[in-house]
Amino acid sequence: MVGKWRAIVLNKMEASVHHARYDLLPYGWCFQPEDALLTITDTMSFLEVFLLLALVIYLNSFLYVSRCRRCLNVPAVGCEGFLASYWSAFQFIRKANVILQEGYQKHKNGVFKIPLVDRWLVVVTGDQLLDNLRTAPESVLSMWDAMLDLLQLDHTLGRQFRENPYHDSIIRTTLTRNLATILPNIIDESIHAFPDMIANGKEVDGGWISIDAYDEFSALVCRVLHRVLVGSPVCRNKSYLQLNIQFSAGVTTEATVINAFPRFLQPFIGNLYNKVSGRQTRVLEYLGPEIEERKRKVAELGSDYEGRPDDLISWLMDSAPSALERETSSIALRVLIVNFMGHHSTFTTFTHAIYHLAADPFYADDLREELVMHLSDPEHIENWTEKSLDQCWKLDSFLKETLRVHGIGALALPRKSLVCYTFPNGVVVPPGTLVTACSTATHLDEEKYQEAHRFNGFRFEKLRVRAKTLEQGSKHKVTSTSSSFLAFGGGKHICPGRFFGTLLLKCMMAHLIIHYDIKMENEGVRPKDDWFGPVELPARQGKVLFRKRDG
Ligand code: HEM
Repeated sequence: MVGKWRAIVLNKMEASVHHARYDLLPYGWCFQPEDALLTITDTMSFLEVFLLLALVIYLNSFLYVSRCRRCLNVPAVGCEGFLASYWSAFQFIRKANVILQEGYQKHKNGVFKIPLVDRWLVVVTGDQLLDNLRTAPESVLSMWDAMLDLLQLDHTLGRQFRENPYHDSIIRTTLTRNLATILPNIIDESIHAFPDMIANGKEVDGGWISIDAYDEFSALVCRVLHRVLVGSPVCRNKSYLQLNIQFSAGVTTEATVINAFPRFLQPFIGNLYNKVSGRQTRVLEYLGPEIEERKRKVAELGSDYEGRPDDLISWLMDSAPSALERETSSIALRVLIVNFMGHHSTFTTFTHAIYHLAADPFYADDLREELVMHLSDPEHIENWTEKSLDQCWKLDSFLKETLRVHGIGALALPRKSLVCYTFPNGVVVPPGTLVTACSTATHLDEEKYQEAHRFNGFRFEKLRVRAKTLEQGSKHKVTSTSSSFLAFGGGKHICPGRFFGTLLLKCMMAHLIIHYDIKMENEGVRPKDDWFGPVELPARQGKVLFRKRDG
């Protein structure tokens, strides 16, 4: 068994090390992988081979950072030295946000770089450079290539996802155009899901129920989201929801593991570690029968048979561009992928927003008043239309302020240069460089926002009221982006799900505000966010108390 593994490892290593040799050549190293491999195959155990691999990783990484340093004539934040840059890379894992804020302040309207384990991360700041990042064509600064590196797309989500991202246009067009049609489903699912979530809580004094916010909100948002993706009853199946929740976390973890290896080993580790087909099999257990049944009905009755659900499964079936994509397993995997794009960002935004609402109950009264005004009798869901929710400027502002202060991380607009790219300030990045903007530092820039570090839930509502025209005011809507608001990215790849995501968030928040009183277990205190490298998460230990309101 060990021998077989060793053979597999070494075979794959051989091909990869060939590439590495060319990386090493400029440094005058003479490295003959074939000879070395012949020797180690005969004498080493699997553990020893693994240790050797680890050594190769380190050697390669050192050389890589060193090589990149020579290429980039950009000021560094953190150490540039051969070994010290590793210390800075480690620091970036611990306090990325602080390092990025420092870089932003020092190099405003400019460019700086930060050492990562195996490369430099180039960060651009200022409106003009940001516009370049947003508008550069995919063939120059590529979002897909950046994601391919950062998320190891081919090994975590499957090649199909990257080669044919047709779900993007479904979200951008069909889903967004159908918001009015799917709104009743979102409301209906919220009505059922909230009491189920509260039932999982623990009763405390005065009729209050304590909820483990992070896990419960994750499941809640996943359920409401999947009502629109796959319909009910599947969206209420707890193990199906768990599979989707774990999928998002799994992809990120696996990408991190693969990225811990040097570039030349990643294809090999990725293949060894590939979990796409396992996931496809598991999601098929839940979605397979439903998709097959719909296929049967379409074949029998035509694609607009009565009662055909208006959800992602139907849209995927109608738009799948090839026989392979029309296969039941491909459609099921695609649902999992859209869940990956939509669930995490929507649920973390919801949790951040609820933590603010629960820590400062002053907001709930104002928001409730607004909801009552625009939804007339909010108890009647037929009053809830996209238009009436659109008139709730305070709610819209509350969500935008949540995304401004918290967002989904410190970085935005990750792109990889495919050619030698020159920014207008003369900075040149060689092909293969990872370039990004910093979203948190931009959002907390005092020159862009007054009292930028303070959460002011109605900040954007006030700006809208003060605007001279409705059109000018609409620039402050949560879905409007600019170089000062990067929560949804920008340019060609701007989040296509933002209209749907924010509608879903508004419905859930409105339902909660109308039907429940809410506070933090530790009254008046909003739990601190957790940071993992540049990723920002709402506190995972937060407990929120709910109490059903009368009437
Ligand atoms: C509050 C909720 C959400 C936030 C904060 C958010 C944020 C983002 C961000 C920052 C990007 C990257 C844009 C870029 O690089 O320029 C993105 C892309 C994307 N988002 Fe969202 N998103 C949210 C909800 C959703 C939902 C609900 C869906 C779908 C159901 C979705 C689907 C996508 C897709 C498919 C992309 C990739 C776009 C492309 O390939 O061009 N998002 N999102």
